[in-house]
Amino acid sequence: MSDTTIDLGVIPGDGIGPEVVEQGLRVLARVAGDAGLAITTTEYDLGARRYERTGEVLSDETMAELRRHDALLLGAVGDPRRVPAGVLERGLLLRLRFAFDHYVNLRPVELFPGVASPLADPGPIDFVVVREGTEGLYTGNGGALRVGTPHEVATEVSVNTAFGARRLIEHAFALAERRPRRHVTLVHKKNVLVNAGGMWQRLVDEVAAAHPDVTHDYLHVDAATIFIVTDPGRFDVIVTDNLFGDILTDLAAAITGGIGLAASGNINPDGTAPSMFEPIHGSAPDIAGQGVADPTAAILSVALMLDTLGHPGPAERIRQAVRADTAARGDAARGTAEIGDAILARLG
Ligand SMILES: NC(=O)c1ccc[n+]([C@@H]2O[C@H](COP(=O)([O-])OP(=O)(O)OC[C@H]3O[C@@H](n4cnc5c(N)ncnc54)[C@H](O)[C@@H]3O)[C@@H](O)[C@H]2O)c1
Ligand SMILES: CC(C)[C@H](C(=O)O)[C@@H](O)C(=O)O
Ligand SMILES: [Mg+2]
Repeated sequence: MSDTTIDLGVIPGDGIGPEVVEQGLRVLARVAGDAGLAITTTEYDLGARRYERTGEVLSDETMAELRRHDALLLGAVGDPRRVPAGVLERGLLLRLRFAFDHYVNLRPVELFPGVASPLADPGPIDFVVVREGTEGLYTGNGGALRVGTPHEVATEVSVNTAFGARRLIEHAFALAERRPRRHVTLVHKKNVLVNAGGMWQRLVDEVAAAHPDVTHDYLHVDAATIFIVTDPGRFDVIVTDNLFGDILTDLAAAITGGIGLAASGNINPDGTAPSMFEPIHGSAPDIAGQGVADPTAAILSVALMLDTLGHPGPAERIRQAVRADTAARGDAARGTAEIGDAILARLG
């Protein structure tokens, strides 16, 4: 990557993935062109179609090719009707997150103007979930015994390392330092998960000591779900583990107008491998192929990518266009391309 070129690997994936990625790329082409950035894209045919055709999920050769890009853009993977659960989610998405050390799973939560929240009086909502991306219950550490018998035993062990949690917590505090409210909330379940929760809390206390200008508090994850609904304005930066962050961010998306608006970055802050940007939603088999998926989350994921690659100007331009679009949305149902057109038009 030079200051003016971005070599992007694109994995449209399954279901609505290709539909929303197409709109994200249109918006990227426009803002990049205006900013004098040259974008090259290489598309990777990965996901259910390829798996059905070849039995292959993600080869080592493809991994090596993906690693060479400046960044990756992913639509969604998984097709419950065609591929057994977990094959693509673990074999493709999580393999990339783990191999490319995407330890910061960054998920901004903002209630955009004009967007209807299911909350009666949501107030301003503007927080960021800093979700751990490479450890916890996602590592595949576990197993099954006596499968299919009445005595079956299934274990999934949550792996938490001080190294992994500390680097994430440091990232969360550094992020909070750059935000007006400078507040971090650790969400865990330390009243029950005493080993992992105790370690996360100690590390938060240690990191907080080096950031005296950032305040911090703690919520058990069950209570956090209450406050996300009853008092979302209290949150600034939430730092949490992999599974809690997954669940909280679907809830956070729901209170800010739906999952079609929620973007994410799987970030490798050390630059040892490309970061990967994707809407937090999945392949939405229930609406795939109908041209009705909201591409805004994919478009906002492109903005996160530009931010991360050091291009905050075009990134903010995208967000402003999205805000202008949501402010004018109204109730009329719009299709995927129509929303893409409208956001492009707002870019001027
Ligand atoms: N990052 C990913 O690739 C990712 C994320 C989540 C789920 N998945 C996978 O996707 C498949 C479907 O999962 P799911 O149904 O639990 O979750 P989902 O996010 O695909 O869908 C949940 C609900 O949200 C709706 N929805 C999702 N995106 C939307 C959009 N852009 N616009 C409008 N509505 C939207 C869907 O229609 C559905 O009703 C599964 O195989 C799952 O493992 C992949
Ligand atoms: C598909 C799945 C592995 C993934 C996750 O749990 O992280 C998804 O739900 C997400 O939120 O990106
Ligand atoms: Mg999820």
